Amino acid sequence: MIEAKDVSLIYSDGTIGLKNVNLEIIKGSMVYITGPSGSGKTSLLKLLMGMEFPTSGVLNVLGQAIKKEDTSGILKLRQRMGPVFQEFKLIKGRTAVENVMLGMRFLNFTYNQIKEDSISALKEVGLFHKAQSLVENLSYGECQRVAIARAVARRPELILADEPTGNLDTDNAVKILNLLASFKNDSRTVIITTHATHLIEGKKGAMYIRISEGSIHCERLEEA
Ligand SMILES: Nc1ncnc2c1ncn2[C@@H]1O[C@H](COP(=O)(O)OP(=O)(O)OP(=O)(O)O)[C@@H](O)[C@H]1O
Repeated sequence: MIEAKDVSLIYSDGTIGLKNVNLEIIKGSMVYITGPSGSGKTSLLKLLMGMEFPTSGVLNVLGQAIKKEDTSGILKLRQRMGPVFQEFKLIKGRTAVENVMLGMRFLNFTYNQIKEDSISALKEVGLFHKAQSLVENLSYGECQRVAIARAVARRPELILADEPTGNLDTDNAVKILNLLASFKNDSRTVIITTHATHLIEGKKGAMYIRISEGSIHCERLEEA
């Protein structure tokens, strides 16, 4: 479902984001991507989301080739993904439930369906009681959970979370990692980048990818 063959990403200023990445991730995987700051973790997620394009090599995600020319294919692909960005991208002046609903506005669902799914997503992340709160009145961890609710409410085939443990204490970081992992199932893949290697060790059946200086240095599957 995700296949990268010799994929490199060189930014316009010449910086190497990724070099010669080869990767195969099957449907229903739980994947942790680790590596030092600046190693290429976000670059890899951006490629998977079609926010950047390979400078060379071939990348396929959910059967869609990641190519700049295929704008409509990439837009359709994004509707099958639930991204959780580092900076959350929540809209101030709107409530938690409105933010989740806004994440679904381009999908082919009715208003009532969108509202229902948004509320059940907030329930799933334990934030039903804050559904009507403005996002600026929520704590950092709560905002993070709204961002996760927005990602999962779309019923995506692929959830991508960039450094979801960023500014959280250990207890909350573990909760968020477990919450994200709970959305993995046979037909849904979850990919998480994190610096917090000590919090993700030894997860049965998980795939671990370590990136260093734009290359995959180590890839292993923890036995189920
Ligand atoms: N738009 C861009 N233009 C030029 N260089 C970039 C751009 N985005 C990222 N880079 C560079 O590409 C390299 C990989 O960056 P990336 O953001 O993928 O790293 P990362 O592993 O996610 O880092 P962090 O853990 O700090 O978030 C870095 O050297 C970074 O400075």
